[in-house]
Amino acid sequence: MEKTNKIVIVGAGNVGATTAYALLISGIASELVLYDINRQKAEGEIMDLAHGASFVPPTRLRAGYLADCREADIIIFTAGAAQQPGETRLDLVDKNTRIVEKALLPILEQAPEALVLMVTNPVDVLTYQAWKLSGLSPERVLGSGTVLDSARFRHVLGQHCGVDVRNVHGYILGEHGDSELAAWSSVHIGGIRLDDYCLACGQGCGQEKREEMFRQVRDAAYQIIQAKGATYYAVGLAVRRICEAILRDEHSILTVSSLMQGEYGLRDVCLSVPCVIGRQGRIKVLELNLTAEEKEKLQHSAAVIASYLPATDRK
Ligand SMILES: NC(=O)C1=CN([C@@H]2O[C@H](COP(=O)(O)OP(=O)(O)OC[C@H]3O[C@@H](n4cnc5c(N)ncnc54)[C@H](O)[C@@H]3O)[C@@H](O)[C@H]2O)C=CC1
Ligand SMILES: CC(=O)C(=O)O
Repeated sequence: MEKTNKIVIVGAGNVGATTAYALLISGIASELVLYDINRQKAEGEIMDLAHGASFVPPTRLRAGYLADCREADIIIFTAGAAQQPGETRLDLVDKNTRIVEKALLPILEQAPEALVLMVTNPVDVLTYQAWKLSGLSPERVLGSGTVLDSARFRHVLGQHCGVDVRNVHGYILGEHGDSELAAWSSVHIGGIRLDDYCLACGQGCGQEKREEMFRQVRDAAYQIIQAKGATYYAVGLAVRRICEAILRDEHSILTVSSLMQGEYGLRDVCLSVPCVIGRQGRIKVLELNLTAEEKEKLQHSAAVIASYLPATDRK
């Protein structure tokens, strides 16, 4: 039988619908199911998407009941409350934990072979909860993590340096949230280490400029939510990128959130570090050669996330 690429998106809100749109344009999915407790919303989104069918590669689209999630390859979880202006992602933990507890297992029962990709915030805490609840191996439960933040970082650096974002390589690590950190020591532009690139460039930007750019990245969601109520385009593209890496077995390096099992000296917490991603999910965790200060910040970020896990799970 021909291999299908079936994706179920749980939650047809801003993020779920935009992710569906990005996936539809990419043509990576042979079947796309939108599942939402607000069935009318899911049906409306599917109708709207389906009317674009003549402009994109063929994808079977449907607003799903539970049974329609059967044999999904990827379950993307976007259901839940979003931040209001002034709220942090971690402020959503109680509400969204309850939604994950209620909604994830019935869908997984329909698709026990699926990979789970969490997007709902706080994404690192909920990736951990999803892993615990599901009983799946850690390789198969991922969070979108700092794939979005790393993209924002590359954008900000590319703009500042006047270089195509695709030639800027750098990672945001740790929490997808306020305690995240920039791995400045591993940033490269066109294969040149950032410190060497700066010496040759001669703009003379110091530490202060770097801190300003990092704040821009870390606080981007607050700024967008203040301006237009929610973020969804870039995250939709980030999720599409992760799905492509999985379904095409690309072995791409992406800063997804996943369970640490001793890497970077961390255990029993989900957070983002560069991982090799392919059809089986997380294939490998890469250990960057971080500076002492970066290591300390990563430890701090892990401690912040761990403090939001249920007490029985804390080490
Ligand atoms: N990880 C990331 O990079 C990002 C994460 N987010 C997060 O994604 C989540 C969703 O955000 P939006 O789409 O803007 O919110 P939204 O309010 O537009 O949509 C949420 C949807 O979830 C549905 N829902 C609620 N409970 C459900 C259940 N039990 N089963 C199925 N559907 C259910 C609602 O009916 C609604 O349609 C939020 O937690 C937000 O913080 C948003 C942007 C980026
Ligand atoms: C809302 C959110 O998590 C983001 O845009 O980064």
